[in-house]
Amino acid sequence: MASLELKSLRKEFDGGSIVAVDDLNLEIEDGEFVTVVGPSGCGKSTTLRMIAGLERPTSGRIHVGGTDITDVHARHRDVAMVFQNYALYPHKTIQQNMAFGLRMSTDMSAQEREEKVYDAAEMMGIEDLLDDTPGELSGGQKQRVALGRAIVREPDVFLFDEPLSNLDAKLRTTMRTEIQRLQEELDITSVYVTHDQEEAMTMGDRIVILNDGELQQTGKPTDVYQNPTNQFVAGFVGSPSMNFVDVEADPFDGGVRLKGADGSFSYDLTSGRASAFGDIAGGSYVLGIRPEHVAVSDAPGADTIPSTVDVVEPIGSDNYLYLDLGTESRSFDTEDAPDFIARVPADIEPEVGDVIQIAFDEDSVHLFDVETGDAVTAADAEPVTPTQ
Ligand SMILES: Nc1ncnc2c1ncn2[C@@H]1O[C@H](COP(=O)(O)OP(=O)(O)OP(=O)(O)O)[C@@H](O)[C@H]1O
Repeated sequence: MASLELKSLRKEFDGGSIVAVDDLNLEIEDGEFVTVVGPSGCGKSTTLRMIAGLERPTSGRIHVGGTDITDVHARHRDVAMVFQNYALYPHKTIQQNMAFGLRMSTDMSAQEREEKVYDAAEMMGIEDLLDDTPGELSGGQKQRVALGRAIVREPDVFLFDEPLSNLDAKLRTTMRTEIQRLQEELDITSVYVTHDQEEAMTMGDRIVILNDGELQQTGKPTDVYQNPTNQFVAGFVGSPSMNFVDVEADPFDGGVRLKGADGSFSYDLTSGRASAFGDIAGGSYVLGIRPEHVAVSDAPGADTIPSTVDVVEPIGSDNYLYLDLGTESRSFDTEDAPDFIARVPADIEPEVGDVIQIAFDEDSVHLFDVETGDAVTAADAEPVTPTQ
């Protein structure tokens, strides 16, 4: 077990024309389970491959347990990686596949190896499959073997590269729990890469969000969800996505008036985050509000927005209302009309075309800088910087 530290890690390809990872700084504590998430091409796999020693950083250093391992060959790193495609040897038995990671330990007797493999197989519930070959196994079983092989090595660090992507939804959920259980039991520092934000949010002690090779934010899943550092993170984390609306902000004593940039509404924010936004310069911003922080209100007022119902989508306990802010439905005659989604209790069932009043949970309203996308969080409107 050991901590893992990435110091100003950078990886260029094609002579510098592609910057896959850009000045990445990250400290992962001993025993911590960190999920790394971001859209395709954001540098997740390259980061993992550098930690494993499969890719050489262009610059920057990697420390495990305080020791600089940047120049250590992959074979000599105490790091075990689990891949999406299992990477098992098809002609070797499961026993041989799992023992493969131990081949470097020359001081281990054959019996010791066998015992270690059996223990790991038992932990993964695959002890009855040890004489089979990978071709005889299901996808889920193969991934268990891949996990077992990683465990056998007793590594300092576990690396997971989208290990569940090839499994069906039900099995994915089971395996998520399984991996979490394993990690808790073994207490091994783990970095888990996925493009699935839900997987990242549910599995990680901490989540790391990358975009274009750059760290956007890292923190506890709930903190990142509640306090996204910028519009990218706000939009990436959570499903359905946070609603974004272009507004003109006009601060007044005790609050801020937010007017739809298209003139469709005016909303006075006077509580909750209003105090944080009280001193912002008037002008253009992007308003952000999550679907579950929008409520349907009875009476029109300065703190409600008339909205036209386009679609009512039941999801069981709740309904999603797809709305156009303002009294006109624009979804059907304007190609780029943004969907605004409210998540409301199932007993709120307006008709399509109805004009309803909505209000915001004012503790959960976000404003973003239109130029930089940075969240406005403080009274002085200083953009926040990514947190460690
Ligand atoms: N060997 C390589 N040669 C050239 N470019 C590469 C190489 N490996 C990765 N890249 C590029 O580096 C960037 C980051 O790739 P990477 O595979 O790390 O992203 P990712 O976040 O893991 O994406 P995905 O989720 O699609 O796997 C991409 O633009 C990719 O095309």
